[in-house]
Amino acid sequence: MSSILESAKGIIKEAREFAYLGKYPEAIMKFKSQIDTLSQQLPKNQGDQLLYQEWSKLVNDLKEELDLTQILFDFTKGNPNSQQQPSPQKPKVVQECPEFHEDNRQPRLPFNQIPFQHHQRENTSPRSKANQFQISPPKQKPQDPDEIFFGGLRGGNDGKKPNSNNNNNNNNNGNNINQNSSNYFYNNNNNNNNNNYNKRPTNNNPPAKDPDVWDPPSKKADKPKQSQKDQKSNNIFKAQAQQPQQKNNQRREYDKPWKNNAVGEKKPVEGQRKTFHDHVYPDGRGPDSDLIQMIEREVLDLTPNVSFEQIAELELAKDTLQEAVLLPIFMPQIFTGIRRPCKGVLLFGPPGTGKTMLAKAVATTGKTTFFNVSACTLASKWKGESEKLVRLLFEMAKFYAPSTIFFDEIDALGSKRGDNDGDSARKVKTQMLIEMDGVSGAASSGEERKTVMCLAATNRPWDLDEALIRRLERRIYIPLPSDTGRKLLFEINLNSLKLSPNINWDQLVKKCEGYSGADIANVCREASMLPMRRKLKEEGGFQKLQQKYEDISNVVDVPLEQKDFDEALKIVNKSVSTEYLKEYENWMKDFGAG
Ligand SMILES: Nc1ncnc2c1ncn2[C@@H]1O[C@H](COP(=O)(O)OP(=O)(O)OP(=O)(O)O)[C@@H](O)[C@H]1O
Repeated sequence: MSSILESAKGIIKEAREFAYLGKYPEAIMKFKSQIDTLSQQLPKNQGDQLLYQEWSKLVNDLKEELDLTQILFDFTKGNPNSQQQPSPQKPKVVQECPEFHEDNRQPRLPFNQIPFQHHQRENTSPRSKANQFQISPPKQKPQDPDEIFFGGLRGGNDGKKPNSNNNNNNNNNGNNINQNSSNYFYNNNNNNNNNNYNKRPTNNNPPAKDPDVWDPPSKKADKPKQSQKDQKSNNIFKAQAQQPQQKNNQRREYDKPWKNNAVGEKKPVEGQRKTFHDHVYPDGRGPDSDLIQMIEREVLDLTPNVSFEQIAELELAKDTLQEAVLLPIFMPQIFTGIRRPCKGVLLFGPPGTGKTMLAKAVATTGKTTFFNVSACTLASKWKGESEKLVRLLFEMAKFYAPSTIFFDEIDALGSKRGDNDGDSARKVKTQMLIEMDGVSGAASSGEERKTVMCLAATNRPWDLDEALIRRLERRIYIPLPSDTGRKLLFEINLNSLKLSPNINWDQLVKKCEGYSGADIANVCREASMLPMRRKLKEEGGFQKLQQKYEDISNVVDVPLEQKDFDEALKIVNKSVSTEYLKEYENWMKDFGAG
């Protein structure tokens, strides 16, 4: 039976070739004869299920193809009234006879009838694949290059892009029945949902245009297409050409208050002292502007506001500082020659004993400009520029003289020089030594006096470089407070608080032995909070107290009692280790110069 099927397929192929060549009557005849032959054979072969199915499918397909061929035949005869519609079902022509696709068919049409087809091939470039996942924003109509393209070149379809159906079908030209009837057989990938089957051309209506078949290029399209970028730049040039001097003529002149603080625009206010930056860079900007501004911002302390009275005890240190620092500032004419002021003063001792306070008190009393330099700031923040920073610092101090430069924790900057020192650290130390010599040199020469006093503080004097120690000519030990000093510290710290008369101060001072000034300040701070906390607890919390009293500040401001200090002493311990105290005393014996 399969041989019958094979010979049938051969005849069907011939029928299809006739149809393809437009010989519809021959094709119809062949189709009909094969349908008859196969239909007669069909009932005898029901035993073989597979063969039967293939057989009956072929018969059905042939009937469909016969119908379609009949329609085309009617159509070419000019019989538009034929009621028979082509089945939207996909013809099996190409699937079963792929050789029909081999494109040796085109020359069989007259050349001027060959449609110029825009075959949009699947773009397999990586870029286009990536673009598939991008959602592009809606484009404005005139800027859409595709629309220009379609509108200019395609002519048909009103310059619009083909509808989405066509796009989905990969712009396959087979969606429409073309006037060239044989093209019907090109519709091998035809979509089942294609409505264009209904748009068969009639004598009255113009034939429907295939959006994928281009019309001949219009004149507009002949022009070389200008890219959007070129258009844009052309517009800019045009605009500039039309208004050549507008920008220069219409310089916007108005107040720019936000620029007042900016470097380069700052104008010195009348009566106000010129800054160092303005002095060195009158034009507003220079190579070291950033460093100078950093010093002005972070190092320059214009309001130290500490008086010697606020500092408990330390009378020896106060006297030394007054003599070594303040007197030369107030009476510079006397301190010349052998009486020249010292190059610098070192304050050393345990932490929290008032060294910084002393330096600030000197600056406040002497009305000098105070530079509070943290060695760490110099060493770490401006890596590679530290030595320049040191130079600028001293230049600034001279400019603002009389000045006090206070180097806190100087051991971090001026430790003993050794083989392990980095290049930068060595340069900084050297620069410091040079500058310290420079300030005292200025004072001893006949030129205009620029009193710049260097004060330094450290908890580890034994780590300091000897050359630096030599330049810090006065070295003052700032010890832990004595009994008297601790009592004074309590008085200074508590002078604004209400105190119970029952406090045993002597006992308290004894209990605080070994405490530094900073530790005692902490004890007082803690003790001052305890009666307030107690009161708030008694009254049931802050909110209840607020509801009960109009002004609660008087209610919670309860006098401090002995038990508050006892409690505070349990919380705050001393911060200075006694083992170091001996070392300070030893170093004082060896290097002290108070
Ligand atoms: N002699 C003092 N008189 C008054 N207050 C003091 C005294 N000593 C320390 N204090 C208190 O301790 C705090 C810290 O003092 P200061 O910063 O001067 O100590 P320091 O010796 O410089 O400490 P460090 O060595 O850690 O820098 C001060 O704010 C002050 O409350």
